[in-house]
Amino acid sequence: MSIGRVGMFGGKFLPFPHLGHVYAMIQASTMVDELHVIVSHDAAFEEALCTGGKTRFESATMRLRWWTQLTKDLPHVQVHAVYEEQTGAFSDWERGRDGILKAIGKEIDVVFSSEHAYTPIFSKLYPQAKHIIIDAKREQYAISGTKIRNEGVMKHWAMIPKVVQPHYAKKVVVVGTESCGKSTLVKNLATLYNTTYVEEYGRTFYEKLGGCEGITIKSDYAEIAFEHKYHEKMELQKANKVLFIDTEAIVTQYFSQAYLDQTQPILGAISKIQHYDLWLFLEPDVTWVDDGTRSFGADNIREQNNNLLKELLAKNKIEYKVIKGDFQTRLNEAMTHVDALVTEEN
Ligand SMILES: NC(=O)c1ccc[n+]([C@@H]2O[C@H](COP(=O)([O-])OP(=O)(O)OC[C@H]3O[C@@H](n4cnc5c(N)ncnc54)[C@H](O)[C@@H]3O)[C@@H](O)[C@H]2O)c1
Repeated sequence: MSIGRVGMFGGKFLPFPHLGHVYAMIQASTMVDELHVIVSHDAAFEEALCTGGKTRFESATMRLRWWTQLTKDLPHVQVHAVYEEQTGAFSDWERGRDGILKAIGKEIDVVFSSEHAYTPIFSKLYPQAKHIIIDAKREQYAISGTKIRNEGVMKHWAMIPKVVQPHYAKKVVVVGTESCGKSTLVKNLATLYNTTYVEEYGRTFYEKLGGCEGITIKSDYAEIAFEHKYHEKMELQKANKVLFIDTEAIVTQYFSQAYLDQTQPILGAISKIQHYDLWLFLEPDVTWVDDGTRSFGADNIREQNNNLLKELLAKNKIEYKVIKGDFQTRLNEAMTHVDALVTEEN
């Protein structure tokens, strides 16, 4: 049953709208003909609020973008970003009210929040409106923006909406020359961290062609790199805190140099814009396995290629963790680095 025509649900939603906010918004959306979500923002005040905490500041544009995604299937819900100069006092809200009314462009009948403490200020600013309090005890989603800012995103992962999670998921890329155990390590790590992974697309590409020896052509490399990036984007949507990735544009460039003795400018350009939170470099000190799509098995060639890849990484100023030794040592070393990464807050 509609309790009013125009509803308003406002907040800072800092660093992002969490599931408690989403719950309040969806509940509110069922009670009014149209609902306006207001992202009140003041970057200087909010940056200070995040300083010393465990999450980074997020711009009003990002918060508006997430709310836009969260409400895209609710045509009667509109989102607005409104600048509201803040000092942390209730008196600030009076200044914000004019911007809110201008953004909505019509009289507000209902204001929503989860706070009894907001009733006096709302009755002063919006005397004609009812104040509806949703889940004051926060029983449905026991979370707050302050808790996330103080304790970090990883600790409260389950309270982060799916549209926000990819922004915070850590990307771990595993690099190395052929037959150094990349694909097995990537899959094992994904299984152990209960998350998703991205396979080396070059391998799939040549398997589809039936082989790679002597049939490689220049245009393969851009296609491999683009397809690989697409899979990264898709898997990141599903990642649970961390995504494991086998190979990236610099390794693909290494293959272009090793197979065709050519450097591909497009791979150079991609190398400059891609970002990973952790690079694991696998030394080729495990037994060579000929899987039918591989070349370069002789020890001196493996060594030479390993140096070529290291040179390319150095040229791109990549800092990586070296993983070597037997398979158990490699797994344990990799896990130590990943554990440090996912407990480190951003
Ligand atoms: N000028 C105005 O009229 C007006 C009105 C409302 C809000 N504001 C702005 O928003 C700010 C208030 O929001 P905030 O930053 O303190 O809070 P916030 O951004 O974390 O929360 C926004 C709203 O969500 C509710 N909420 C939070 N966690 C919830 C949960 N787990 N379950 C259900 N609901 C939950 C809050 O009660 C609040 O109503 C003020 O500082 C002000 O700048 C302004």
